[in-house]
Amino acid sequence: MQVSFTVAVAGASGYAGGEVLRLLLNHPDAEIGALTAHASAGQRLGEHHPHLVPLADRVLQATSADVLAGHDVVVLALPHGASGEISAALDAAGSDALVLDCGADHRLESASDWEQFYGGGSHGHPGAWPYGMPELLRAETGDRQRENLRTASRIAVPGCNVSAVTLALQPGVATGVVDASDVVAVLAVGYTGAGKSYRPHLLAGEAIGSLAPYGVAGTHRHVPEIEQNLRVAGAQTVRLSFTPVLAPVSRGILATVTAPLATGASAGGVRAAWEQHYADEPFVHLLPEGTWPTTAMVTGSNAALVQVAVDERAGRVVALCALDNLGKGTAGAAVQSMNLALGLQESTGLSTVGVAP
Ligand SMILES: NC(=O)C1=CN([C@@H]2O[C@H](COP(=O)(O)OP(=O)(O)OC[C@H]3O[C@@H](n4cnc5c(N)ncnc54)[C@H](OP(=O)(O)O)[C@@H]3O)[C@@H](O)[C@H]2O)C=CC1
Ligand SMILES: CC(=O)N[C@@H](CCC(=O)OP(=O)(O)O)C(=O)O
Repeated sequence: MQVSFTVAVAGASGYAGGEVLRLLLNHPDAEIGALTAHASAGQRLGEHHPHLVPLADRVLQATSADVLAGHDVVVLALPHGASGEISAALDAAGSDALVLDCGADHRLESASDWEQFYGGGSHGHPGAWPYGMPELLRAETGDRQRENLRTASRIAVPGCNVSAVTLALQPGVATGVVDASDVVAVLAVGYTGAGKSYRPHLLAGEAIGSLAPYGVAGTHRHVPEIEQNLRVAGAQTVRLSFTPVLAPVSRGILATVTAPLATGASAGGVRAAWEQHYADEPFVHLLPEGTWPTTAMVTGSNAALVQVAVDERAGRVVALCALDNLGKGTAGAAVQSMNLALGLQESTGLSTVGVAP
């Protein structure tokens, strides 16, 4: 077990990078090293994240393998494409750092899904890394993904919407009490999920007081990643209808996921499946019956709050998950996975305590 380690954060001026730093400031073993950005290089971190008071005077450097190498851990919080490029440069430089990619570049097994949903462009499919969702059941081996992460040196942090949908439904898929060939997921999602550059001049005028769907009709980039996870958790056939809706909140995702109750399954069996699946998980918590998750409950925490019920009239299981897109949806998942890979207690520096109301 390491006593202390250095962490470089690339994309430190962005939302995800800022949240990684907020968590690392509360991590007893982490020493914060280089902080990098792109157009903001040369500026003080405090110009972007004044809430990170102890780091306000740190100067952002340009993102390069030279600057990032030499740390024990490198967290990439960059737009997709950029992280694939820089991680390849780190490999070429022979870096033995633990690298966590918060972007999408190393999540998908399928090159054709990558081409279809991320456009390929100048960067081909960079290949999948061990997936940073410790709670994911691996049906093939019967254990959870955390066992893979203990020996990982490269980790692909999941997409935030993906985490919410996967954590909501996986107990049903893993136990066969839901039919994964007809999954419908509708999500309310906060604006920080889109990153800080999302049309800031129009944002307030368009966001406040409005709900806005996007990525509808099977076009959202998270569709293949969710399908991949549900297959890993044991689904034979997955068909997913996925609709995210921007909601006028800063942080938070509330996923409502429904699927047919499998033949022979009962409401009691459904509840038991969810209870057993998450009984030993430190961050995924099944709420008491009748309590529904809200985004306020998880703001600033690494918790994913889950609830499940059976709609007998519709014959469907209804599973909900609330998480903070910047917490368990990105930065928290990165720190949780980092802890596992470094041999630390999984929950070090992380909390299940939200700031509601
Ligand atoms: N926000 C969220 O809730 C989640 C985000 N993610 C993923 O995390 C990553 C970061 O997202 P987020 O923080 O929201 O995005 P932001 O737009 O807020 O931040 C992007 C960061 O990357 C830097 N950057 C931009 N272009 C380049 C480039 N070409 N090369 C190097 N650095 C660059 C920016 O620097 P500068 O300030 O100089 O422009 C900034 O530091 C993305 O891949 C995103 O998909 C994953 C799950 C959830
Ligand atoms: C509001 C909003 O736009 N949210 C983003 C989620 C961000 C995320 O999970 O990022 P990755 O691109 O790394 O998967 C979206 O739905 O695409």
